Amino acid sequence: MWRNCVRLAKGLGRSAVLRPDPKVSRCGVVRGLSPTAPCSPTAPCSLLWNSVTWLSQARQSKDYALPNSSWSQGMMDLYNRFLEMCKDGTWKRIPSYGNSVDHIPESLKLAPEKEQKETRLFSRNMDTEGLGFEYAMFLNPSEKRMVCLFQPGPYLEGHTGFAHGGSTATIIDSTIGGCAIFVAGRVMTANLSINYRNPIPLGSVVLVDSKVDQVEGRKVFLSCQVRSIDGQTLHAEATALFIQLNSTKSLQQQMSSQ
Ligand SMILES: CCCCCCCC/C=C\CCCCCCCC(=O)SCCNC(=O)CCNC(=O)[C@H](O)C(C)(C)COP(=O)(O)OP(=O)(O)OC[C@H]1O[C@@H](n2cnc3c(N)ncnc32)[C@H](O)[C@@H]1OP(=O)(O)O
Repeated sequence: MWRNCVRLAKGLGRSAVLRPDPKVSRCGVVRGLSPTAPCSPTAPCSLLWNSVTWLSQARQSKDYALPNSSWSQGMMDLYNRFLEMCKDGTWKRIPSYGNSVDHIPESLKLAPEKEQKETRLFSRNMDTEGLGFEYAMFLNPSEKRMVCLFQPGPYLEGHTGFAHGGSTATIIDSTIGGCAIFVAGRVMTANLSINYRNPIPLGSVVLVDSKVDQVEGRKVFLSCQVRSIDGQTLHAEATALFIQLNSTKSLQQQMSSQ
């Protein structure tokens, strides 16, 4: 656990998440950011995007991970900070569609995935902005690390005023899962172990910080911490095992071969 705390502290230090960045506006100037902003699929850094095959062919779907009016100033500030860090390619903003199938390009879809279905990703099941899961993910490929900026809305309540533990588990599973997908392609959660340390107030913003610790054959071991954006409060920490489902090349292999 201590090792993870140190890793997180170092990692956040590298990312400058905890320090104000004078280059980034603190007044939310990117509110209403268009999909053509830096690191979006159509921006100049799209070379990187094009190599992330799983993500590059679903651009017509609504991207829920763009700022909306429900995002707090804290969420906007953190989002802008990570967008800045996308500019040199260290981090990549990961779009978020309503269905996991929308992330898969047609050429890689399995037969059942080609059928139109009225299903939705659990974490994107509410239409009204701000009521449920508001989140955006950023990937650091070289560190095999995925972070998620998460603002739980009022319909995720467990105890009065706090996020339900199941919603925390969902956002951890999704973040860790995205990280596992990056290294191993199609995966499923085999084990997820969470220690809840401090409740997450509804409407607050937390940083879910996950990374791949080890890959052994089809097994991908990951760990994760959920912290307040000032880094002072540890809300939860988790470990997970994901199992690769088939021999499809990982996104990481695809990216390095281009
Ligand atoms: C560029 C970045 C891209 C990012 C993309 C972002 C966009 C992403 C979009 C959207 C992201 C959404 C992300 C969502 C994530 C959510 C994921 C879920 O919630 S998944 C639902 C819950 N999980 C299940 O329902 C699984 C149920 N279990 C199973 O189906 C099977 O048990 C399965 C597939 C996990 C394994 O079954 P087998 O038959 O394939 O494999 P066997 O032989 O059983 O196990 C392989 C090895 O793993 C060990 N193993 C399996 N389960 C284990 C366990 N629970 N604990 C320890 N070891 C286990 C075994 O002992 C074996 O090890 P030995 O090879 O013998 O050494």
